[in-house]
Amino acid sequence: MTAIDPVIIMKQEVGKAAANLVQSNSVVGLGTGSTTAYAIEYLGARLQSGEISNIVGVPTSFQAQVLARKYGIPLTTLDVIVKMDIAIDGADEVDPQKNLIKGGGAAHTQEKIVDSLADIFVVVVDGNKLVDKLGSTFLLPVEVLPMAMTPVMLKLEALGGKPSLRMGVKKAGPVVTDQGNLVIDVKFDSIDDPADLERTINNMPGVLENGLFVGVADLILVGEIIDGKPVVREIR
Ligand SMILES: O=C(CO)[C@H](O)[C@H](O)COP(=O)(O)O
Repeated sequence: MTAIDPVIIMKQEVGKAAANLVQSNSVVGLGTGSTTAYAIEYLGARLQSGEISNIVGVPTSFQAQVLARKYGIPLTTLDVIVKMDIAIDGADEVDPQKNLIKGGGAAHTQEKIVDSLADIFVVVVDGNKLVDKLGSTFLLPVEVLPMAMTPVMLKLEALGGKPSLRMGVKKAGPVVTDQGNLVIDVKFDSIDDPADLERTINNMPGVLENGLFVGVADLILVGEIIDGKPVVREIR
């Protein structure tokens, strides 16, 4: 028998813990990524079993939409509801102030809209995502209109970043977002002031959104393996 990858076990456990926070009669933001996929699966299971009722989801991507349909979670849009009770989403890096880098799945623009409208934004990560300083392990994703790619790259370089266009896997050419735009991944040697960098990049003409989420997360659920057993730690 092959052993299950411990990272998958941690993702499943945090996904389950986040799904268990959802109460009946809630509007739920449904994030994107492999960890959130487990939360959507468990939330669907709770709904289908009758453990909770009257849940409606707001998806942050095409992926979240497909998963919600698969697991029987009804969906709505931001034209119909004003805010969410809770949003569950993953992250690529989490710093000690609960600031995040997101966008590993190129979905950070819709994710920031949905996650920031929730009363409680719960982030689901495995322990490998915790960093002392944002940008230390992950490149910062920036969604741009295709015609603005070159001027935005030059401006990012002038800020001290090393930008590269995100390329597709099993597809020739660049990654195209759910909105039909491109993603520039930027290496910064050090992100000393995430709030300032978030504002500065979003002020560049042609930038839709960048992956810095500053002051948005309320609760981080961290999946860890301690003494061979999966545990979920809360950071508030
Ligand atoms: O921001 C995201 C997508 O844009 C994801 O939430 C982030 O990349 C984490 O994904 P995973 O849980 O697969 O590691």
